[in-house]
Amino acid sequence: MVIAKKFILEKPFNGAPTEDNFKLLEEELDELNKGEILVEAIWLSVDPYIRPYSNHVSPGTTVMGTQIAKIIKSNNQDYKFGQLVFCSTGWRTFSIINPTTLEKDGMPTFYLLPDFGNLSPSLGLGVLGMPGNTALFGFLNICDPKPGETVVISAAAGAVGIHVGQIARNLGCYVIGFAGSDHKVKWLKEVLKFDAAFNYKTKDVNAALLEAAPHGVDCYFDNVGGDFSSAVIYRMKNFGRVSVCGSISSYNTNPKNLPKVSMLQPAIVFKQLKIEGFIVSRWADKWQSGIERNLNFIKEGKLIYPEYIVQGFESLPQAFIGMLNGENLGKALVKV
Ligand SMILES: NC(=O)C1=CN([C@@H]2O[C@H](COP(=O)(O)OP(=O)(O)OC[C@H]3O[C@@H](n4cnc5c(N)ncnc54)[C@H](OP(=O)(O)O)[C@@H]3O)[C@@H](O)[C@H]2O)C=CC1
Ligand SMILES: CCCCCCCCC/C=C/C=O
Repeated sequence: MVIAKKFILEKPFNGAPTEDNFKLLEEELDELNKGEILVEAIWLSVDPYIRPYSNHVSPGTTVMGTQIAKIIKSNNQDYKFGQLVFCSTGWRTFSIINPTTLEKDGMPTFYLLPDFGNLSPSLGLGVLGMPGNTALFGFLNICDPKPGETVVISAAAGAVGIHVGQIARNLGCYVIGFAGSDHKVKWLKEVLKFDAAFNYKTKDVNAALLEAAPHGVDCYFDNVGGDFSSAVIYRMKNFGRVSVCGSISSYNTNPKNLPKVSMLQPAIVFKQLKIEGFIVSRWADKWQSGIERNLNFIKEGKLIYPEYIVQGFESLPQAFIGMLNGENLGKALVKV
C-alpha cells in the first residue's frame, strides 16, 4: 500500500500567499490499473504562475505544479521501473499516471526526461524545461535581438531572467538587468558579466536607464509589469520590441482591482513599438528541440543555471512564498 502526501489549497489566496493557504494531507493510493504507472517525486518546482492560475482553483484541490519523478511501478510496457519523468501532477509525493490518456494539446504535462548526461535531473524543471523554453523562445521570437542592441530584463536574477540575459550576452547585446537586492545585482555584474544591473527597490528605473542606456532600449524582456515596465517602455528606442513574459508585480493583487499605471499608448505610437505577450505553450511543438538547444548551450559553456534549493516536501509552501518574495537567485526548487 502506498500513502501519498499532498498539499491542497486549503483556502483561496487573498494577497500574498501564507502558510495558512495550504494543508498537508495523506492519501492512500489504489492498485495500478492496466496502462498506469506509479511515480515518486524527487524534485518539485515552485513557479510564479501557480499564484495567478490558482485564482481559478477550488479549495480542496491539490496545489498545481510540476515535478521530476521516478517510476517505481509500471503496468505499461512503454515505461520501465527507474525511468525519470517530468509530470504536472501537483504538489504530491506519489502519483498514479496513465500516460496514454493524457491531454496532448497545450503545455506538455508528461514526458520521459531526456538524457541530460551527468547533469542533475532537476534541470528539467528549470533551464532544461518550461522556464528554459520560456527564455529561449520568448526572447528570440518576440524581441528578435540583434548584436549590439541594448536589452533590458526585469526579474533578471530569476530562472527565466538569468537565461535571457545569457542569451543576450552571447549574441553580443548590451545587457541591463534589474533585480531586488544588492547581492543579486552584484552577481549579475560579476558572474554573468551584465553590462549594468540595478536594484529596482533602491534605484529609480528612469534614472538607471538614463545612466546605462542614454540612447534608449531596443529590447525589453518584461517579467514584472506595472509602473516599472511603463518606465522602461518610455525609454525604448523607435521600433523597440517588448516581450511581455510575466507580470509578477500584480500576481498578489485581486485581478478585479489592479493598480493603475502610466498609460503606454503615446510611447507605443510615437516610438512605433511592438509589444507582445506570450504563454510558452505556444511553442509546445518545439518543446524537445528547445531543451536540446539549451542543453547544447550548457555543454558549450555558454549557459550557467544556478538553483535555489529548499529541502523537504513539507517546505513547499515556504519555498513558494520565499520565491514570490525574491529569496531565490536562479530556479527555485524543492528537493524531497
Ligand atoms: N509567459 C510564460 O509562458 C511564462 C511566464 N513566466 C513569468 O516569468 C517571470 C519569471 O518567472 P521565473 O523565472 O520562473 O521566476 P523567478 O525565478 O524570476 O522568481 C520570481 C522573482 O520575481 C521577483 N519579484 C517578485 N515580486 C516582484 C515585484 N513586485 N516586482 C519585481 N520583481 C518581483 C523576485 O526577484 P527580485 O528579488 O528581483 O524581486 C523573484 O525572485 C514571472 O513573471 C513568471 O510569471 C514564467 C514562465 C512562463
Ligand atoms: C499544472 C501545470 C500547469 C502548467 C502551467 C504552466 C504555465 C506556464 C505559463 C506561465 C505563465 C506565467 O507565469
